[in-house]
Amino acid sequence: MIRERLHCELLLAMVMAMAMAMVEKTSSSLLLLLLFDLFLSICLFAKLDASVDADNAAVERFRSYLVIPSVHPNPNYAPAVEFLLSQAQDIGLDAQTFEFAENKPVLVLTWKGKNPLLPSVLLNSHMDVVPAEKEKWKHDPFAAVLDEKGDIYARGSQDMKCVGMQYLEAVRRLKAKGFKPLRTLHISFVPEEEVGGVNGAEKFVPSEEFKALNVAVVLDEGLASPNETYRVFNGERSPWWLVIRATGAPGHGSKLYDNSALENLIKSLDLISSYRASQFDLIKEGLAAEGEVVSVNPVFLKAGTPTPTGFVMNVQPSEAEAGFDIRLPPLADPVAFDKLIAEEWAPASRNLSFTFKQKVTVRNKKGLPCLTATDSSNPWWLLLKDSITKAGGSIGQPEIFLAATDARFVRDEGIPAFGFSPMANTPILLHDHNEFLNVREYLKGIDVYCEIIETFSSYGGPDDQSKTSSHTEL
Ligand SMILES: CSCC[C@H](NC(C)=O)C(=O)O
Ligand SMILES: [Zn+2]
Ligand SMILES: [Zn+2]
Repeated sequence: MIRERLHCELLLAMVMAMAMAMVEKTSSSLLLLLLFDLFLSICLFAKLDASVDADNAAVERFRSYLVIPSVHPNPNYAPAVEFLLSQAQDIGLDAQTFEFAENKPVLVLTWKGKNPLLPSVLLNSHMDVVPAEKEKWKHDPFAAVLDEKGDIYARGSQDMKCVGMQYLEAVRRLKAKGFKPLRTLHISFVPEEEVGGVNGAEKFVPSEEFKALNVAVVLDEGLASPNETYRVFNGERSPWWLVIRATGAPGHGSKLYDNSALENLIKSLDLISSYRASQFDLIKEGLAAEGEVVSVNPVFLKAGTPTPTGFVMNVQPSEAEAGFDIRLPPLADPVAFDKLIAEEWAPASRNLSFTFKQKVTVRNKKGLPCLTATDSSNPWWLLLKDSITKAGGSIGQPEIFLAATDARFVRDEGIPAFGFSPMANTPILLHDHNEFLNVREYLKGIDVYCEIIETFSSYGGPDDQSKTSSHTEL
């Protein structure tokens, strides 16, 4: 469409030049001037035409990645890796594939810097996506439909195949313009982030293979922003997935007696509910940001004596269970929280027991909370802010990510890491139905990464200190 408009404008310019020359009986020098002007316009339009072609090609490559169904519960990573390897070959990047668990490949692409001894820059993304309920979507979640508004609908369009491809497109563009990095740049594509990274980043980051990359700073996923300002994250909350189990004597449905399994579990639900409200109030009253409070949400309830058509209505069950997704901010005290669970939410004195399906505590080796510094002590933060601004973007105050990302494993190792996905003017639709990203935002994000990569990989600063001084230990 842009190309057609350009052609119309070009035609119009030619007609106007000829008409002016004829009507005003222009002298030959003026006519020459007009012809020169016309020549310049043609050059400009040809250049614009070429950039429109390049943008279209970039969008098509993004869509090709999106249609690869690397989806849980059993993602097949081979087609995604094959596609990314073909991209690497096309761009001219070195590639290594590691397997820390069977059929869970980690792909690392490398653009060697002029000084490979300097610690490197690592851009990470995960290849896996969460499942999608196809029938509840406007378009097939694995067809990457591009609609008339320029929105691309696909699972992974925001989370986070966009980012992985934007890294590659930015490198493609920088290589084409002859840029040569000073520091080495690595781009990793990891599996299994959506299920906790146990067979992905959790094994990769502490490995010898990772150490050999000599990483100074990492970029990983962030979130879309519904307004003009990009969001950036320098820490994240720790997921604790708690299951409380209640037992008690069964009894007739008509009888009032103490300590039934459900009565005890409901008491816990009441306490947890009040705690939840107190945390939510802090957000509602503007006293804390979402990432700074403890969130606790019930995610399942299991009780009752089943029948083929429902539940027995006159038996009080002898067991019941409830599951909670709890997220602890970096400054919360995990020991105090353990105590709260053991003594108030699930005490043995009320015939309750508890287990964790997931219990991550984002702490460094000294047991202190990990936050990547966002002040002048961290050159990478300053460089990130500057390059986003230089690319014409605006960036908000650093935030704590509500959920968990692979960046936690990196921060754990004392390496600064930022969560950043350049998607402004975009509703947050990760894990939602009808996840989409507009082509304009996708392309703008490539411009942003061009600046970031150019700036980060040109930085020759005090590398020996970058790993320690830029990491806050509170
Ligand atoms: C705890 S492992 C699961 C990881 C997932 N991450 C995101 C970004 O949704 C989550 O926080 O639930
Ligand atoms: Zn993600
Ligand atoms: Zn996700």
